[in-house]
This record gives sequence, structure tokens and C-alpha cells, in this order.
Amino acid sequence: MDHVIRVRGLCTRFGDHIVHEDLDLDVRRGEILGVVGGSGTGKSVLLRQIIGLLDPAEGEIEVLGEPVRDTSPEAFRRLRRRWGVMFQGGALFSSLSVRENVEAPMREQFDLPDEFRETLAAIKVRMVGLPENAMDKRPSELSGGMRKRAGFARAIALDPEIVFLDEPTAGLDPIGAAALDSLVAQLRDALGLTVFLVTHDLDTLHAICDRVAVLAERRVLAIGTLDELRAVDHPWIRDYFGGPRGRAAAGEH
Ligand SMILES: Nc1ncnc2c1ncn2[C@@H]1O[C@H](COP(=O)(O)OP(=O)(O)OP(=O)(O)O)[C@@H](O)[C@H]1O
Repeated sequence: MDHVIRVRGLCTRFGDHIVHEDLDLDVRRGEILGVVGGSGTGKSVLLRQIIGLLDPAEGEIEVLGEPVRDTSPEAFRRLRRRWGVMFQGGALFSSLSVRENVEAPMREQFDLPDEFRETLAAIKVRMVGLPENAMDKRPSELSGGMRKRAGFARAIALDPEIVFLDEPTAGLDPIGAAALDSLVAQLRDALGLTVFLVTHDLDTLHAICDRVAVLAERRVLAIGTLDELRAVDHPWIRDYFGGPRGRAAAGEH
């Protein structure tokens, strides 16, 4: 099995607050992995550790076969080009237009002629389904759904192999959320992406996730398809998937 993310023995502490303890995780190439768990179980922290923004107390993290920790700045820079990230809320630069936001990672990583960079940015913006006239708008002039799409366009700016999404559908109405889910699935299929997706959205899990990892008890308590998880006898997992919302998302009544 080809794993693009491999985490072993991860321990995370903030003072005497232990968030992760001996956490292991494997993410398969090409899958959309949903990462769920109660509030404060360390989903966002795990994401930040995998992309090297936060150093865990202990553990090994490999992305695309390369270590994320204890590596040279140059090797890390090369590795970082191979993933894209969409933080909660899109996290766009508010003073820049959509075009400039999408161009930002290109400017940072490559020395491209302006015209070439503009063409590439226009392609990315079109790929995420934003209209042409959104290009020169600032994030504050866009709807929540459009901002997320712009954030997605920036995440795929450098043709990444992996995309990390932190609660992409949070704050969207159900129609906008479903449209964003379809976009994630379409782009995964078209670009062969692997998607690491932190979410609370049960509909997203059902609509697009190949597997789901459940964070509980300071580790990945269970990982598998939704059918596999429904068979796990653990109180949080039972309540989450078998509660009214979980059953509704599964199309049961
Ligand atoms: N920089 C930090 N310093 C101290 N504690 C932190 C820091 N970052 C996160 N934490 C703590 O780590 C825990 C996990 O945080 P994290 O944001 O990863 O949770 P989460 O699972 O993503 O939660 P939610 O679903 O509510 O977004 C929380 O208790 C949080 O307060």
C-alpha cells in the first residue's frame, strides 16, 4: 500500500495538557480521508504538525516518503511545494485580490514571468468554479462559499499531490457545503490528489470520504470506511455515527 502520510508515535503536549499520545496514522495515496473527533481532540494540531508548522513533543512524521521534522530548510522547502493547505475560513490575505492570493504561493516558490503566473492563476480560479469577475475582488467582497473556493484555488496553486483542508464546509449553507464537497471530489479525481480533510460535517463524510479517522483517547482510535466504523463498539463512535445526525446523514430515519 502506497502511503503518502505516515505518522508514528506522535505525542503532543501543551504544558501538562496531553493532546496526543502515541498516535499512529497512515494516509493512502489518492484517498479522501476525513478526520473527525470531539472538540479539542487535536485534529487541527495534527494537521499543523504534518505540514511542519508545529513541532510535536515526540514522534515521526513522513510526507511523500520524506521526514517533515529534523530536515534541512531546503529539503523542507522542496517538500512543502508538494502540498497545499486551506485553513479554516479560507485564510486569504484580506488586502489582496483573489488573483494575487492565488499567485502568492507561486511568487514565493518560483521566479515566473508575470504573464505566465497570471495565466496559471486564472486556470486555478476557473478550476474551482469561480467566475472570471471574481479574480480582481478582495475576499471581503465574496460570499463565504466563494471565499472557500478562492482558498482552494490557492491550495492547488502549485499543483500539489496532497491537499489539507481544515473544516472546509464550516459556515456554509447546506447547498454551498454540498457544492464544495463535489468540488473536492471532482478535483481529487481530475488531479489525482490525496485529501486530508478535518471536518465536523457528517454529510461530507458520507458524500466524499473514502475512509474516516476518528481521533479519541489521544490517538487515532479507529480508521476505516463508514461501514467499518459503524461496527466499532466505542461510545463516542456509536453516538457520533449512530446518533440522530449520523443516521440522517446516512439516509436512515
Ligand atoms: N498553541 C497552543 N498552545 C496551547 N494549547 C494549544 C495550542 N494549540 C492547540 N492547543 C490545544 O490543543 C487542543 C487541540 O486543539 P485543536 O485545535 O487541534 O482541536 P480540534 O480537534 O481541531 O478542535 P475543534 O474541533 O474544536 O476545532 C485544544 O485543547 C487546544 O486548546
